Amino acid sequence: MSDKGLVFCKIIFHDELPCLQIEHPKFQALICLQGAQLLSFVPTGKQNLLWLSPLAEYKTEQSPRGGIPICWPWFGNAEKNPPEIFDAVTNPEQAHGFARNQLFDIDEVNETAHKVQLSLMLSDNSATREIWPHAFELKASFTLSDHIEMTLSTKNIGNIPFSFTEALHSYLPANIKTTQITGAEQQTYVDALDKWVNKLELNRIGIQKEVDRIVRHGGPYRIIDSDKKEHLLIESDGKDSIIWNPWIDKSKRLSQFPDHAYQSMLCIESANILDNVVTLAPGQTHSLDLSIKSV
Ligand SMILES: O=P(O)(O)OC[C@H]1O[C@H](O)[C@H](O)[C@@H](O)[C@@H]1O
Repeated sequence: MSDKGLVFCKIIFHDELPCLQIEHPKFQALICLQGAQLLSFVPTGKQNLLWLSPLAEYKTEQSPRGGIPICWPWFGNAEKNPPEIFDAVTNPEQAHGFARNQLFDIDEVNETAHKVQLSLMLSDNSATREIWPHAFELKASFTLSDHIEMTLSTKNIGNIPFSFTEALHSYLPANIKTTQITGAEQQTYVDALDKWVNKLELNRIGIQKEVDRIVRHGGPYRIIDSDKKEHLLIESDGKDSIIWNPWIDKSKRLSQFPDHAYQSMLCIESANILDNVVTLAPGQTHSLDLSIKSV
């Protein structure tokens, strides 16, 4: 599909990657067609709701650092996933699966004066079947207005069941010195930095060291900055959420990431992972919804 006939959307290139640039009276957005990755979303008169690295690279088969990368059909390292996932993966080298490195097709775009709705599609192909043997349709749908609504739908179009884990890996702007996250109080989490043991969080979360945890709760979460009137609200129907900040040492090891950027971002990732693995029989569809707004 081309951008012919569209008023607000046009296809542009950032280095090697085609992107959909949307300039609408209510917002400006940039979506990378590789990975169906929403990179930037600025409601008119407000700040970007997403964090995008100033060192982001736009190269084939690697995800630009920031926005909302799609982690699918597994989250994190394949070997940390349940056996029904890991056993099906023939090439487990890529963390967070392969969807974020694959070029999606534009399926549909609808523009109105109030919003833009669009969907991007990825189906199994020879490259995906080398990594993971299943036949699927993965659709990323966006409804963009003064906020972000996103749905990731997975359909099994093959003849046998398959299982997957998934995350919408939202990078969010946050001054970590003045910010707290609410929504995880009284929830259990798996601490990826402490032998993956289960723990209970009692309080709001502040970022004072490296944080990498799987909260067994879908939210809603709020990022509350004591210096600001508005805050970010993240809502999802996923059963898990990953809260991540790389802090000082990991920041130096991360690609496309300035050493000090851990001070101005954090991730709240909406997910179904670990024992919340999803299994689809032939013909079945599952979806994961996310919304991000400034309120
Ligand atoms: O560098 P990436 O493969 O994009 O992963 C970035 C991060 O993703 C998630 O948040 C994981 O919990 C982290 O452990 C990981 O470092």
